[in-house]
Amino acid sequence: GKESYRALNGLYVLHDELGSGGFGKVKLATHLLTGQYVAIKIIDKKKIGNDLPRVKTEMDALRTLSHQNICQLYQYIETTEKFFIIMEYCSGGEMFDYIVRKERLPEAEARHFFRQLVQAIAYVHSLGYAHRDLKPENLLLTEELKLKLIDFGLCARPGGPGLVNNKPLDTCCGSPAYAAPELILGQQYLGNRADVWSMGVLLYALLCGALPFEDDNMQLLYRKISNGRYYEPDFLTNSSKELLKRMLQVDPERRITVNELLRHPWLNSTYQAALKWQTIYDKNLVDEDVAREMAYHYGTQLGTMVGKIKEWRFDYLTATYHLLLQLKARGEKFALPPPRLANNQTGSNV
Ligand SMILES: Cn1cc(Br)cc1C(=O)Nc1[nH]nc2c1CN(C(=O)N[C@H](CN1CCCC1)c1ccccc1)C21CC1
Repeated sequence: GKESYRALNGLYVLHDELGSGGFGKVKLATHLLTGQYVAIKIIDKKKIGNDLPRVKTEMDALRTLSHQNICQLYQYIETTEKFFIIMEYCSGGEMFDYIVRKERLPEAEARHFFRQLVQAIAYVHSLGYAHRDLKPENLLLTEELKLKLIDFGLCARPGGPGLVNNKPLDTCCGSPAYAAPELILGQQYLGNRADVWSMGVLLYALLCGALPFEDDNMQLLYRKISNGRYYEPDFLTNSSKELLKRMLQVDPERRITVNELLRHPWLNSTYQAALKWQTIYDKNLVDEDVAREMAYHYGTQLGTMVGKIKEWRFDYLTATYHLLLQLKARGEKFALPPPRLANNQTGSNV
């Protein structure tokens, strides 16, 4: 009910629902201080019950991960009944819907998106994480058709059990159609290599508009995945076929690694720039124009504001910083209202 959104009062105004998943919903909202759209994931604690660790897993990952191809966490509010996870709004919707609408993508367009996915995953793996639930529904698009990775609820933490894991599929990982053979067989597996298999399934979906392994019967689906044989449509180029073959290798030892992917000719043909997989954001570097505008609004010294921003507390201040930075990156001017008058001063607008 509305009353339990009290935690957002004065900070955000909620609009329509963007999606609802197993344990929560996402609503479009406006960040009042900047007037910018955000997406708020609202999770009801009662409804998720013993899935609570997944929320914590996602929050730990999102606090650490900051990358141009990962949907940015802005703020995190926990109340007795709910979690409010305030994140970057991607107005291009899900990659899943984009592929369905276009049926399948020409090789050049598939490459445009796949490069960004490889950049995101190379960055995630470089920090010791594995996503483990890669599928088109977890890839969002921005207005400018940039790709943003979401849903780290199943990711494996650095050094945690997740990196080498032998929990059977249903308990730990998402959609079977994208799951690597070693994962569905409940064998020991490396999260990184399982992610590469899922990316292969995704690349096939981008290029062919269908799934390489599909069956309504779960047992038959598992058999198809562990056999690793799939149909190669004629319209696939030889280089696409070769790359898919390297990614959809049943034996994880023979499967291409992310580092080899970064250098693979299919990804680099027709592009001058090599893949920039490192993050463009530096947590120790605060944008001075943004910090100055915030210092003005909050009535603090610039240095004090820079220090506050660097705490990265994922509070309203962190959200304001990211949203102003986004406005600046889009070349739009940004200004915050002047400081609020202290209540002992008179003024026309109080
Ligand atoms: C669908 N859509 C259409 C337009 Br236009 C924008 C969107 C949209 O969802 N944009 C968007 N921006 N930022 C986000 C979203 C969706 N979104 C999401 O986190 N969406 C996921 C979608 N998952 C894919 C598989 C299961 C659920 C979600 C997770 C839990 C509950 C509901 C939705 C975030 C917050 C990160």
